[in-house]
Amino acid sequence: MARTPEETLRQTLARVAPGTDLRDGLERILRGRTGALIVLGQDRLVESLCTGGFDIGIEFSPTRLRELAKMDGAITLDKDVSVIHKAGVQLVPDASIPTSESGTRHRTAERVAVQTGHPVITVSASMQIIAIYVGGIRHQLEGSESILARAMQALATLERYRSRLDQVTAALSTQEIEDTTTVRDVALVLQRLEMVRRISEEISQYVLELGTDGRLIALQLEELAASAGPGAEVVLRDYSAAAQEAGLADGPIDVEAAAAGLPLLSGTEIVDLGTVASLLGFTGGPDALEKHVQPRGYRLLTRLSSLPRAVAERVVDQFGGLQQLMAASIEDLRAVEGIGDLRAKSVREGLGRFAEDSLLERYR
Ligand SMILES: Nc1ncnc2c1ncn2[C@@H]1O[C@H](COP(=O)(O)OP(=O)(O)OP(=O)(O)O)[C@@H](O)[C@H]1O
Repeated sequence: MARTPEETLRQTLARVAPGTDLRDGLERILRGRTGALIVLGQDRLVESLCTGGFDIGIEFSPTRLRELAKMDGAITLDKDVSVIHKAGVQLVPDASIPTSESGTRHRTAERVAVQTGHPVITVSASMQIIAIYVGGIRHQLEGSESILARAMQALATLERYRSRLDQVTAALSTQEIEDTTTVRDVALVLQRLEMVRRISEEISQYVLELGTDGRLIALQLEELAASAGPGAEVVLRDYSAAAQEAGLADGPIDVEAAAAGLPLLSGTEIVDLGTVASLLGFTGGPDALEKHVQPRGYRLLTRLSSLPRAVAERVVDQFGGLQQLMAASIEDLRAVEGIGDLRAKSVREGLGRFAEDSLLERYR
């Protein structure tokens, strides 16, 4: 499957992360103050852009890369960085491809990356910079210290976002059980879930770039992300028919489309609860946020870990809404396919616990 330039860049960042052989080779070139132009990919198209130079065909090693970079011209590797194919080649990409770079090494790198779709790495002799070109993207590698500083800052932000998410999620559970939920409460949880997702994604990018220097950050990210609970899709499913029930839409929303739309909201859109609520079909501006809505019960049921997803769905279908579900007896629950005595009891007890927790939350 064709990758997007962003995906290819992520993969390339992993290949050049500290601790990898390729990074070791690049650092050696940087210290040697020579410079390099390296294509990560070998196919017919790359071949057709190469003139002169030497066919090498040896296993990749950092010291070999450094030695070959002393020659004028470019080096081609296979995409997995296991073989050095050519060295000292002159690359002649299509000159009509626009480039914003100035020196010939960097102009060539940008054009070859666009023309071939392969990542191209440059080590600038004059500026002492390593850059990656993928498609039309240029990414400059930074030292681990500055990335680490930003990653630590992002982790602190994630911690704050997480505790706010936990607050609004607990508040939503209480409101759902007491049947006092408004669109605002739901939009707030969706907003916070998305903010946590965005900052977690930013941190995983740093982890990727940091390679072996990012192990501690990775552990902290894992810890903070692991207990985040179900994602936005479950919340959207819970309220997929809410706008229809409020007489604002002809049918339920498309949950998948709404879940895909949430990450697409811009930084300013995501802070506006009205825009988030429009994903649920509530497009009436500030007034729409105060509308009373009722969940179907998916989210609370997914917190009962013993219940398989398919059974949870049947329970929701059977009762139609959380309020009816909360009122269901063990016998009512047993009537659902896949629910025997034990499960009926554990669902009943689980729901009872939620009700108690919600009371505690209210009077805390
Ligand atoms: N088309 C090309 N194919 C292969 N190698 C090239 C090509 N263009 C430039 N180079 C390599 O880059 C070297 C530096 O070229 P130049 O100084 O013009 O580029 P630059 O972008 O200013 O690079 P730097 O930032 O390293 O100074 C050349 O000596 C050559 O080894």
